[in-house]
Amino acid sequence: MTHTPISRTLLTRVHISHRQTLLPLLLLLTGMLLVLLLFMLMPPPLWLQGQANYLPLHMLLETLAIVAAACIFAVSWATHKRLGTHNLLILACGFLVVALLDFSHMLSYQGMPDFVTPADPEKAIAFWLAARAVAALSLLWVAFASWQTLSQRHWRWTLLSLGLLLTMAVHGLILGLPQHLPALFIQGQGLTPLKVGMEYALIGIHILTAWRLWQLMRLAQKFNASALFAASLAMAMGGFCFTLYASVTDHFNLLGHVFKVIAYGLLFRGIFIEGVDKPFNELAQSRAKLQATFDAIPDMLFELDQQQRVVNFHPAADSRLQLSPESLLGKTPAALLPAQALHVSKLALEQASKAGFAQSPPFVWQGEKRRLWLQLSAAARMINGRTDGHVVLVRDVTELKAQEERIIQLAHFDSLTGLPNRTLFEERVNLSIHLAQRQNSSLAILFIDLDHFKHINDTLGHTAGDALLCAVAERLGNNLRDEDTLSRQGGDEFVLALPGADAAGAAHVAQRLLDSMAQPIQFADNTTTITASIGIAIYPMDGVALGNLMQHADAAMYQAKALGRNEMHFFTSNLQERMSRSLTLENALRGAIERNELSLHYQPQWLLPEQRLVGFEALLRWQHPELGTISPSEFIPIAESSGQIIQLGEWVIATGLQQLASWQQDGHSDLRLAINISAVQFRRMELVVRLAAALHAHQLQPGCLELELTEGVAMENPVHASQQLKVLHDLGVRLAIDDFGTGFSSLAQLRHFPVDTLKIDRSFIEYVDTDNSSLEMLRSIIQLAHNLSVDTLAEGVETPSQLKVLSELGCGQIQGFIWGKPQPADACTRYLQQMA
Ligand SMILES: Nc1nc2c(ncn2[C@@H]2O[C@H](COP(=O)(O)O[C@H]3[C@@H](O)[C@H](n4cnc5c(=O)[nH]c(N)nc54)O[C@@H]3COP(=O)(O)O)[C@@H](O)[C@H]2O)c(=O)[nH]1
Repeated sequence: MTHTPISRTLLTRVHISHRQTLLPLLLLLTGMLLVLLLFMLMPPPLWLQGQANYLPLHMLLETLAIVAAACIFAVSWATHKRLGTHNLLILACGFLVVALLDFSHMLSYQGMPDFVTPADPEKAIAFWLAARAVAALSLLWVAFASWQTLSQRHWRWTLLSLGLLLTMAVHGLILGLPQHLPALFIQGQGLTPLKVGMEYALIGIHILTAWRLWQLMRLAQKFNASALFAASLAMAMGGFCFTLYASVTDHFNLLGHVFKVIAYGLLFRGIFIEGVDKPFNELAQSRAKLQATFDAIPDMLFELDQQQRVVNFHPAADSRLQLSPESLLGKTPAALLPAQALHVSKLALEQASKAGFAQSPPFVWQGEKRRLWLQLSAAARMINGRTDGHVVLVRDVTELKAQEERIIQLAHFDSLTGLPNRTLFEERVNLSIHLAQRQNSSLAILFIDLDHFKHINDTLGHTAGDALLCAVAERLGNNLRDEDTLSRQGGDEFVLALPGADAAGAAHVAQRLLDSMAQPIQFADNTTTITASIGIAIYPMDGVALGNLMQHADAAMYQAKALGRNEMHFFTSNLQERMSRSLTLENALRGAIERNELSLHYQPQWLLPEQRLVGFEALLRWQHPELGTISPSEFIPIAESSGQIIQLGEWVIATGLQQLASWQQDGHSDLRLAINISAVQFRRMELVVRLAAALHAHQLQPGCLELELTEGVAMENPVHASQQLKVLHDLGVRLAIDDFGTGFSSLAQLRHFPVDTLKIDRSFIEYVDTDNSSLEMLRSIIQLAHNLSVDTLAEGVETPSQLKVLSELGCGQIQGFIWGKPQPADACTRYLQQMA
């Protein structure tokens, strides 16, 4: 729409919410003003002068005005309650009076038949002025009064009665007492000054009303202020026309009537838009919104009436439960739902009626093709505090239910084997312990660990390893009763609970399991024989709490492993003692460095052919004030499992290198030091950095340090080991494989490690002079080392005959009591001084 400069300026002065409606009204008012000016400036066209047919035209215009006024009454009366304002009531009653007075005005018009008294302009003008006054005052009222909420209901009837009484009084006065009315029109002369003055007064009221409405339009309003504003101005213009006419049939009179019709039309339109059109539009919009909301809800929606009959149904687009509205409308839940679901729905509807909203638990619906889980959400539709019906959402929760079951499965069962996991196992066994306690019976816990399972994983891969675990789980399960609980705790560890089993029963089951495991087992296109080690603890003898029993069964399992694997072992008091000793040592070891309880002993290492000392092996010693001397064979594994080995290992490196530096400074510059590195230390990436820093701190060549790693350390994770060994080799330190021959070294793999020395385990040396197979083994190892260009060092050499054999086999170095036991540093220093 194009804006003229004036309208643009005017529009900027009103609140944005009025601009759109105000603009066409301003244009209309401008048009009306132009027509009025035109009428005033130009002589009337011939067809308008002294119209012979003015009466029907007047009747037509008045009828239109009366209809518009009646419509204003009807719409305002009907909507004032909903819009909540008494101003509409004033307008309604005011325009009812206006309609009635205008009707009498029309009947009194010159040329009309008698209406109680003969028709004449004076009478018509009196009704006319009365109607105009009521219209002007009604509008003035609503412009100045606040559009507040109605409080008293009886007001509407009081106001209506007052309006009708006023109408009757005006009629009584005009029709019954005309002689008391002042002259308003003089035939042949035109309007009296009183009539013109009254018209001007009415015009003043309209302009005041319009001014007030204009002020109100600076803010957003609850009513259509622009329509009221335009109607007031149109009425003012109409009123002006009635100050100008000389004859009741002249063109100003006609224009005044037309403007009056326009003014009423504008008023009606404004009230209609606000009271009917706008709410209908809003209703249509909210319906569309509601429909869109329904379409977006993935649930079926039912509307039930008071008798719980389906009166409306909205299907869910993507539901697997497709129902046709025809099959549902008019039916009650009783006719639609199976018995169990009916009960659930009844409870939900009852609850919703009481609390406003309710949700049912999921229930099963047997559809034509499949079984579904459904859930109801019901809300009560309340009218005047009474339940008028319900809205029920039916949600297909089949997927959710399946997920819930999957979560329960995952939370309680091992995902690989499907066996109960630790959580479920604990739940069940705690219950069994409780029962055993009440029934004074026993219960056995079996800790089952597969022997050398890691080897399968390393050689055949993890997928094959997983398949084997599943096959083992199945085989173990096949040998158990229903009441037994077999669980997988992780890795290759299984724990079995045998409710009611005593030691004999547990041993019987354990043996059956070991026997069954001895049979070749098929998994992922492989067949193998795998053994297991089983540790057994019995309730209440070995513990009354599950944690205790598990710990003891675990300890017993380790004992079974130590006995050579493929064994069962019961928890014993001896094991108990070892566990408690281990705990004591773990605690005592904390702070041992700070309390100066640790020291290093050094054992000489010799070049065999030259019988020359090449260096020492640093061996850790622990002297506890109360526990006495504790062997590293005992405390090193404890330090490893508790993590304390890191701190101890660093102390050994620092102390050992400091001692070596001191000896080298004393003139033994070629002297070497061997240090044992545990698996835990070896795995840490910082090892290299720490070593480099320690060597640098004591200004030692890396080549004078030899790290002793056991076979197991190197083979645990060959890929990582090979990387770490390469980094250490690049640093320049020497690398030795300790206890060689006791582990499961893949010789092929060993070839790829940058190893300098193979330290042959003492067990091969011990009987080398008496046992032929030991001799052959030793020969092969030395031969292999020669082939790989790796040095050999035999440890634990105690006798001259052992020395002789080693010498004949070409062993490079020896270490053993024969040529020197581990000694404290000062003893070694004295020895070195004597040698020099
Ligand atoms: N990670 C670390 N491990 C260490 C450290 N210090 C020692 N250890 C390891 O503890 C195990 C036991 O050591 P230990 O009791 O010191 O025994 C050593 C020697 O005393 C013993 N030995 C040496 N010669 C003979 C002999 O002729 N006969 C005989 N019966 N025993 C002898 O052998 C042990 C040395 O073994 P090894 O290290 O394999 O060369 C032992 O495994 C140590 O490694 C440490 O600081 N860190």
